[in-house]
Amino acid sequence: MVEAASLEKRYGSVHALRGVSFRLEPGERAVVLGPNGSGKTTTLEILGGFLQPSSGRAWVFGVESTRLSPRERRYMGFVFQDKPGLYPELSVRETLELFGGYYPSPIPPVQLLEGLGLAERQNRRVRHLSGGERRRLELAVALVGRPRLVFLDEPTTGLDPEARQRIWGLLAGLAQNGMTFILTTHSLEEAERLGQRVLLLKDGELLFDGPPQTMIARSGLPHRISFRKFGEHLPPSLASRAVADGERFTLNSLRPEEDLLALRESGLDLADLQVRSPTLEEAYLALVRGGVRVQDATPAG
Ligand SMILES: Nc1ncnc2c1ncn2[C@@H]1O[C@H](COP(=O)(O)OP(=O)(O)OP(=O)(O)O)[C@@H](O)[C@H]1O
Repeated sequence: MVEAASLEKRYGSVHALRGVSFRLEPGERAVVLGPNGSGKTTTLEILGGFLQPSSGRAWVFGVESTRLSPRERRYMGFVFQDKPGLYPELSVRETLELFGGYYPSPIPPVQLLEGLGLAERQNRRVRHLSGGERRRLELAVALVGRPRLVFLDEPTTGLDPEARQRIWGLLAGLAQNGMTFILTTHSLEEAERLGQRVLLLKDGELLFDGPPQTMIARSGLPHRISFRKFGEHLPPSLASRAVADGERFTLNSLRPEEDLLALRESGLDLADLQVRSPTLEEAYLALVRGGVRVQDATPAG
């Protein structure tokens, strides 16, 4: 569906992408994460055919992305920060009717507007919409033609929590019907909710490519096991790592299954056992600060 092979992008002295390679299969949901300026938008713009790479190649539907025909582009949807392309004098509904009219079987405007919480704004002119309402309409325009592949650059930035939840539900529903998407975000919650696959960029390099759970495991951060214990001593393998606070003990564990088994087999009288796993946000920070390259999937090409 999408393939990036050794993408490099230089803007004068700025080296924005350094050998980025990955491929997306049909139906995959990928989330691109990374600090400001790490190359997320540049990657999407090259894949979408809006920007020429300095070297390397990008394909969509097996065609070089800068050579996609208008017919092939009909199966793609885009939301980019600085390419809104809405007509200020049209109403919300007219906008969707106009854009939907270019496609053979568009999603009915009413359905999209309800899905995005814009039904009450359908007669309002685009120029009178708030920033968040405009953003939702841009998303509706990107989706109205039932695209097979959607590129979304920070689609929920600046949206209220309810609007974000609606969009997550809408995108998850469309993905279940086979739509592939790749989106950028700074929200780790969004990445957890939507991404089967995380592509983590830093300084233009792909630091990690794989499922969110694998990213957490690869971060090397420990799980935290805590419990209260009455009488008896902890087995030596655990006692050396456990920190006591009265009756409560806390154990940092890189192999929680093994440690939980050891606790069970110790036959100790335990209460209030809790296991806290590292979050995706903690893993993100550890990987971005550490900068270790821990690619999971096989690079394309
Ligand atoms: N047209 C341009 N001319 C010069 N430098 C550019 C241009 N566009 C992007 N850059 C630089 O390339 C690097 C990558 O930018 P890009 O917009 O891809 O980052 P990003 O990860 O999307 O950032 P953010 O999270 O802030 O949106 C940055 O250092 C940016 O300043």
